Amino acid sequence: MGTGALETNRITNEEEADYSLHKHSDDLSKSHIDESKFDVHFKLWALRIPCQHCTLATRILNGYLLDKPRVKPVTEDPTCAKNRYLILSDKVQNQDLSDIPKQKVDELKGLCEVEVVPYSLTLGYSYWTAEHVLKQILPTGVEVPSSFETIVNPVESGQIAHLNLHDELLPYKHVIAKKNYPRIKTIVNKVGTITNEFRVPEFEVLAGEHNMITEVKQYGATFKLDYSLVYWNSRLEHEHKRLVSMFQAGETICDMFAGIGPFAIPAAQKGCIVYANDLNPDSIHYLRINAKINKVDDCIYAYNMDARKFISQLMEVPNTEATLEHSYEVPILDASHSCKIQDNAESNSEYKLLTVDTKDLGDNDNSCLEDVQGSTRHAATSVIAGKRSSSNYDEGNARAHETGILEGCRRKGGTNKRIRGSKISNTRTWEHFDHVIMNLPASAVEFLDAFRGLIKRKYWKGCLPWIHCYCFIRATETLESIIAVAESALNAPIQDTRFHRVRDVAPNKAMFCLSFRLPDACVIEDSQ
Ligand SMILES: C[S@@+](CC[C@H](N)C(=O)[O-])C[C@H]1O[C@@H](n2cnc3c(N)ncnc32)[C@H](O)[C@@H]1O
Repeated sequence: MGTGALETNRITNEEEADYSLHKHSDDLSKSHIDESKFDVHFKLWALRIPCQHCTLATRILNGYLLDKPRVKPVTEDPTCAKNRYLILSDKVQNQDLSDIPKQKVDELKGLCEVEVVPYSLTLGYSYWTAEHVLKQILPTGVEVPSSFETIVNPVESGQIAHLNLHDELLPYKHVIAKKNYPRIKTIVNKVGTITNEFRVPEFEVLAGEHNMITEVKQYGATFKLDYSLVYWNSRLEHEHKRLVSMFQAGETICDMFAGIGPFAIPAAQKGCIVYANDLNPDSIHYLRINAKINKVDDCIYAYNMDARKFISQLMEVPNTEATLEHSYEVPILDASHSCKIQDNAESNSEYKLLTVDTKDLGDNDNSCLEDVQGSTRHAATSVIAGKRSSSNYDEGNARAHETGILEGCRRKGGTNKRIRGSKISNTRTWEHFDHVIMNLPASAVEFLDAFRGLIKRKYWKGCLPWIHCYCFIRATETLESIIAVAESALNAPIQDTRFHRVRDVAPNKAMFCLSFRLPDACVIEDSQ
């Protein structure tokens, strides 16, 4: 794009400019590029006319004024505030305006006195789009990405943008960061692959502050997090919503790999009681904060332990059970005993009765149940759930579910009963819970062994829980092979499986949610 040479040309089209200067790869690994090399100079003509005639003159000159995105063709006359410059397009090469139809020129001259003056315009680095800049600097053959994946709300300033840059774009990471997201607080790129058990990527800060604490909004809930300490993936928003839409107010949910709560918080907002666990103490720290921010800390129990231990601890029957056995229907505790969100690593307090916040029971939008994409055993099992009106809420709790995937089922003893308003709910996880969420796609299927003999027939009431187990499926694997792994972990055949394709994570790898009801064979009989 030589700059000096342009002085001799009256009109220069930026498309024709010579950018070869920028194709030298030594320049490219540098953090900063010479922005002046992107200057494109235009020698144009402008019409100096009195301000009051601007609107009409602009109309007359329609098609002959400067037409460049983000550049206004009307500008101030630096010599007189009463005048304006109408910048003519680069089609108009002659000062005598012979490139404009005579009739238009006459109309203009009839309107006011018109003076034709030279006008220099420079479009610099900041003017050009990232795509335009990259087109000039990327080596031949490297495709210019049309957009960059951003994870954390990239729209508002003060947020974090996470670029997932391919290797070949890494030398240009600083240009890409600054050019694409000038208003974003922090721009990061993932370094290497995730190997740690907390699934937290290692990030390199490309631009902005080294502060990774941010807030994200999903479906009306606010999530605070430290992006460098906990797992977060905004691309799962739809999946969080889809799964939670299957839950009914009053149900008990166990989230074995809860992270900072993107399933747990909306489930609690819907009126569910949630037992949420994560091995990462920072995740639990933010889960607690988020439960408070979203005013659902009455409905969420937070645990910080290994998922197997968590689920087995939920099934431990406290010694006092014998005395509790006949008191199921009685609202025992008063509000002062309601349990706030807490770390239940060691205590038995999770077995206390809860007061359920029934302020917002949600409207049970189950439309996402239609979304079941694959069922290997029962091809035609996809279901469309009906809406439950608030009037049958209590009945719905006793009946558990009336939807297809969560088909009708009545609990035996009336335990886990939750009552509207100021009344009491008792949650005895060893007697019943409705859904288990297992979002650790890399290995959750292996954790299914935790359900072998977990449930004791003697105590359990009603239907067995739905398990929602996330997994990755590679091109070399099939849905059947995943089921085989799940059955082997459970040591029991699964009767009905529903696969939902969540997203493609790589060309040959997709994330799925495998949902099934825990097989009866996993239940331990009284005699055992
Ligand atoms: C893929 S993230 C999912 C988090 C959250 N459910 C979500 O959708 O964003 C998996 C979570 O499992 C946690 N985790 C990994 N191994 C675990 C284990 N053995 N027991 C409990 N949690 C574990 C990680 O710390 C991480 O927060």
